[in-house]
Amino acid sequence: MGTPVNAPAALSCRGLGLGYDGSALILSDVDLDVGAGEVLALLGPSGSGKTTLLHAVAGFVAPRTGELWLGGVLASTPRRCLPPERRRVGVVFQNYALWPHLAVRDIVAYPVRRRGVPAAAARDAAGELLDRMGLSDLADRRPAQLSGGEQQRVGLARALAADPALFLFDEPTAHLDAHLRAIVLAEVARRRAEAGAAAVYATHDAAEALAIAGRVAVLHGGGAAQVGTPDEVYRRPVDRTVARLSGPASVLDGAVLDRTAESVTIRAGDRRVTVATSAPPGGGGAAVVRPDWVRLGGDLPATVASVRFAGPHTDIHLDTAAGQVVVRGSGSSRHAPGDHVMWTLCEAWPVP
Ligand SMILES: Nc1ncnc2c1ncn2[C@@H]1O[C@H](COP(=O)(O)OP(=O)(O)OP(=O)(O)O)[C@@H](O)[C@H]1O
Repeated sequence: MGTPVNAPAALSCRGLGLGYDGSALILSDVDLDVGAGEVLALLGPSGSGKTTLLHAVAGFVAPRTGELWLGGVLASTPRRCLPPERRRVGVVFQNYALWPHLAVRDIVAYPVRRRGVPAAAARDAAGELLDRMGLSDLADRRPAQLSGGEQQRVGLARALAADPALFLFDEPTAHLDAHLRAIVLAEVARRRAEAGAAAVYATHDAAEALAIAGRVAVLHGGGAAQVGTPDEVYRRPVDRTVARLSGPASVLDGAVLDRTAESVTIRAGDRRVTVATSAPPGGGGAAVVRPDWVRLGGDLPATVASVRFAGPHTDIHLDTAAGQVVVRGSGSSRHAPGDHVMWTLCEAWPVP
């Protein structure tokens, strides 16, 4: 579905401060925009405030400071909040939050009824939606009779039935096994795209955030530490915490000797290694190295510290004169701890 040119942002947060009664602010001064039809991932560790921010957007939590706009409408200020039912948002919760006493068809029909559709027509619409999602066999069951994956797909159906302009996904795959995570993630992405609505997708899983979103906001330290495309956040993290949250990263402390506009020079024992970078010039600090920025072979010596086979890839941890780095190779590895190997640094990113 196309997005009208100049459509107002699905969500704008301006100077948003959030906290619970009597406690210090959990998030302060958050400025975020999600364009119409855009998907933003909220990536942060447990307790960083992802759920709190989503609840503020849904209208369950009032801000302590700032403003929250939805589709060009001022929805929340510390003095005035549009009630949740007057916001065109569809929420998919981490713990499913399906009403236990209702059958699946009625759970999905509920948001349709709330849009003013008569009961019988709402049940028909819910039946059609469940049919489209391949869930019609579950229509007469109650949540307790469903698996976790089925419950979450019903949660997604309920959010879709609200015909939202903005989806809020709160770690929807958190309680699912690896196989179901992939299925539910694919379904979330597909249904969101079909609906053409914007989405905020909260997760602590870097791979999920980078894969699903057009932009990623990394929450830590009480605010949005970095907002950028998945590639920007992965390749140019603003600090070591963002680097670690956004994927596997080795941090080489005190390793940066010098950086120009085009290159960064890393100390590796008595050797100096210069690699291309687009970081601002300056000296000192640490360097972030991703597993795919290092390869085996070359002219720098290292000792294999450990080898971790993970199926499609193997991580080889190397003790080097610059610090420990990880090389990711495909398949299994012939290396063992204690092996002496050579390595090459292909890319590095300086952080404070
Ligand atoms: N109702 C509440 N009253 C008081 N404090 C709360 C409440 N809900 C959450 N908090 C606190 O707010 C902080 C942020 O919690 P929040 O649930 O937003 O984090 P999160 O990033 O979603 O974490 P997780 O990934 O574990 O779900 C935590 O320190 C938490 O203890």
